[in-house]
Amino acid sequence: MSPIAAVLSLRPPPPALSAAAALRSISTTLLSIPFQSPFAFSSRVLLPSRLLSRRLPVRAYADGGNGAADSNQFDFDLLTIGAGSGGVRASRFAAAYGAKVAICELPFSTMSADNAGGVGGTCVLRGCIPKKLLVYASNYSHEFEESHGFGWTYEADPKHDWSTLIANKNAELQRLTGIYKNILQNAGVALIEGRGKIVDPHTVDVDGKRYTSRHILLSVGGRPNLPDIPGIEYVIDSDAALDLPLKPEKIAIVGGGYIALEFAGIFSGLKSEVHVFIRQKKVLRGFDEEIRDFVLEQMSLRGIEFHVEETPQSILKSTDGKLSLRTNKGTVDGFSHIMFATGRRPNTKNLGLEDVGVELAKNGAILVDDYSQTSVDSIWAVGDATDRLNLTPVALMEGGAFAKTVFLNQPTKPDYRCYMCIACLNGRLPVIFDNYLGVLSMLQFDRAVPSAVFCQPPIGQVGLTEEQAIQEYGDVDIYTANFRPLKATLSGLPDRVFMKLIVCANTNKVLGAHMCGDNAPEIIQGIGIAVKAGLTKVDFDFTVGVHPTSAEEFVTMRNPTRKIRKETVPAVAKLFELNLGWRNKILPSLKGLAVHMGPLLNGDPDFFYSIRRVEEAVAKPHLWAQSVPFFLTTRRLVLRFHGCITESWNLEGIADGLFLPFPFEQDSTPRSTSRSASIALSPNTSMTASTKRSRPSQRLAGSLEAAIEGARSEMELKGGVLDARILIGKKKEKPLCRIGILTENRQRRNLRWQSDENCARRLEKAEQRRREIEKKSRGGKWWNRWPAIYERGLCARIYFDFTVGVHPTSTEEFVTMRNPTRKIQKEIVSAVVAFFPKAINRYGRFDLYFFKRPIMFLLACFIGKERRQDRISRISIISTSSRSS
Ligand SMILES: NC(=O)C1=CN([C@@H]2O[C@H](COP(=O)(O)OP(=O)(O)OC[C@H]3O[C@@H](n4cnc5c(N)ncnc54)[C@H](OP(=O)(O)O)[C@@H]3O)[C@@H](O)[C@H]2O)C=CC1
Ligand SMILES: N[C@@H](CCC(=O)N[C@@H](CSSC[C@H](NC(=O)CC[C@H](N)C(=O)O)C(=O)NCC(=O)O)C(=O)NCC(=O)O)C(=O)O
Repeated sequence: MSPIAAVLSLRPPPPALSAAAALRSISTTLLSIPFQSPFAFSSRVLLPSRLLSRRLPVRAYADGGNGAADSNQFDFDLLTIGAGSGGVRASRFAAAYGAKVAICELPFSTMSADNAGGVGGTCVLRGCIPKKLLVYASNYSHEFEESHGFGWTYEADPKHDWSTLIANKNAELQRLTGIYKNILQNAGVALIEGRGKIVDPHTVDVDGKRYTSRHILLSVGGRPNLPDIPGIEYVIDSDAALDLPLKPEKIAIVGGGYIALEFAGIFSGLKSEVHVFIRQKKVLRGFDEEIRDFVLEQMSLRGIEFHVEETPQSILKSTDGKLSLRTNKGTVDGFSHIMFATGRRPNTKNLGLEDVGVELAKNGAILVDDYSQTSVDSIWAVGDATDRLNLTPVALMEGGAFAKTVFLNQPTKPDYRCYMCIACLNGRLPVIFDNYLGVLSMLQFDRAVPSAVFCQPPIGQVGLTEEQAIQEYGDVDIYTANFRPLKATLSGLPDRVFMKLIVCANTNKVLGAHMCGDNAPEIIQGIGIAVKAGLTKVDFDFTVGVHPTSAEEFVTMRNPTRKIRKETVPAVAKLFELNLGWRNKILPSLKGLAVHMGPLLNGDPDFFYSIRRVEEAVAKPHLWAQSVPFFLTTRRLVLRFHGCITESWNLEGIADGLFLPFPFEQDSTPRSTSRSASIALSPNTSMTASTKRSRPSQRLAGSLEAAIEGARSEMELKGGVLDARILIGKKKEKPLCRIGILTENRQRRNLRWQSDENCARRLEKAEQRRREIEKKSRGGKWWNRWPAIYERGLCARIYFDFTVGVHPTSTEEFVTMRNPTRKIQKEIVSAVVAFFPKAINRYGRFDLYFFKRPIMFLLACFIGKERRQDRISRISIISTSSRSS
């Protein structure tokens, strides 16, 4: 029995079965299904191709395949090299899961070197934390300026003492490294101080002493990467910039990325003269274009001079110690410091990796699979050393996922994406189960890792940029707000705030949110949860604003600044062009074809199905001659050639058990000698072509080709085709098959596979099931529209937990609170009891046990235990398919 069938067949036990036995049987059913987080998708669901590009194939992690041997033969179960964010997280979680763990780290120093590092790693000692402290320090100057408009005067200009700042910052780093040592100690992780080097797949040498371990984790981070140009020895990197003995008077910062802009803000705020040299026209490559323009303008207004399209060629030092930067456009003199923030590279040299066969990318990044395993089974890697998404919260996520995979026997992939839950569909669409015990499927969508740049003003972003959204979705609505914040009205400063929402025009889903302005990092964390959860613009609109804040703009952007549609037609046309050779052209391109369902109007969210087993069909192209995939629904169904070339739409398997097997499963022997094909591209246009006594594979393609060709001009003329209907079949004679992609309910009767009774029966059965499900989920009392309500209620916590933090912010705590401070059981019980009026009438009072397992966010077992008799009186399974929910 498939897991789905298992779920569907779970019913309250028949009366003959004792309650206890029933409970046992349920538990057995539940326990026999391996745990899988509802978010840990099967390996078929792909991570963004960018992230995957350098990865190794996914392997299985059954014990024994983990490079495991008998753990007693090793000193440790896990030896981690590098006590940064990812390493500490993985080690302490592994220890909490019962592993014997050691972590190896170099002695503390504010500057990293071959013989210096420190527990805490880049984030705590040379990155996020010291950087943010310096950002705080520098922000004051702007606030002093602002304060005049609010009535403040100062007898003398406030003075800043750099040495006090650096001394206090260093004291804090000492404190933090101490805290992290304690965290490790309290978790039972042994700290080995020294430089670790891998000797063999299970042995690490730390300064001459050898330790063996069942698993080795590399979390060695990254180092600043400087180009090899003359005079590079005179420049500083970000490590040094955080620990300068004197504040720079005039500094050149080379680079236009996160680090360059953050330090430009720091030094400018502290009143250094700052020049930023970028080799492009704009800063922050990869960010939303409008954000790139806006931040450049705002930072310029705060006194930073940008030198665009200037590539550094050499650095010269004069006799008075001053530095000059020579670029392709000329030379700028008189710098006290020149800082290069030109990226970071994985810190993987001299670790013995090549000798034991750990595969590395060209830039030295450790190649890992989706579970962070390297090419050597017992060696794993997380964090910047793998060069996936180089952010602290991502390293934490990867470290946590690694520990679960290896030491909790729960294969877990770090999860970089957002979800769109089918259950969010206003309770009116059929239920889709995934492979795991009835948990509603969550379709994984695009990137949803929020992040921030702590420049001044700061940036917060999550999801897609406008450019990416257009590329992936074609039709998008762009909402923007560019306003003068309330504070600037009295301060008189030219500060502005820019905010932007990118919305999929078809699904109404918010694909991306971007902000540049005060508090953007703190604000974007909350928006990140919404994007992760796949919320729609309607959800944003229905959220009440917090007034007066900048953040409220995210929920009050009513009219799109622009609607981008033009990409749709070429995208569809492109597919039809591909169509001209069904077998050779369309089949490969169908890999990513998606069908878009649901009304487009009135803000209803809708969703996408993939064409199931497309790959199977591609492997057997002859079946395709007469097989166009179809989807059945009572609802308007719109075939949409969305992102047909992107693999992100490959959601194979999602529709398991609900929709019919697709026609290509059928026998393809031609039994009929004539075919007709018609294609309708709008309600009024339908083109038909027929062929007689022909081999279907070629002729049908020819017919369609003609039909499509004729209809395409119409489609293009319409300038934004939404629907495409395809009917292939024979009209008068008994058709071999009639396959439809339908747009109207009333046409459903056409959808029959008349030559195959089996298929018709299955069709009927599925229809029936679908009708039942729909009946349940429609109308009636509001709680019978379970999906929306259930989903939003119960899954909300999951969305919080699975949203990546924006680090370091205060609001990241909202998504990293793991254990409840207190649980108020009474209230839960009374809320749940409300669902059991019959039990209350009958027993008066009863105890209620609520089993809520991670595997069953939506499947809970309630047991009413009659108090007096101590007898279990009712077992209810509250599942997504049950009305009693
Ligand atoms: N707030 C946060 O979350 C922070 C995150 N980080 C992480 O650390 C990583 C490293 O940051 P960063 O060092 O800023 O790297 P980035 O990759 O973000 O930026 C590097 C910049 O240097 C430029 N550059 C690269 N090589 C040269 C060269 N030879 N000459 C001139 N310019 C050059 C790049 O230009 P071009 O665009 O033309 O390639 C780019 O503007 C980031 O990717 C980020 O993941 C770092 C700091 C803060
Ligand atoms: N809270 C989040 C983030 C914590 C985090 O990112 N920690 C980083 C370093 S943050 S650096 C040190 C960290 N500070 C913070 O977490 C400060 C972030 C806060 N949200 C803010 O902005 O104020 C801290 O421990 N402060 C204690 C103190 O000050 O007493 C890390 O390396 N973690 C490894 C691990 O957790 O295993 C989480 O649990 O996921």
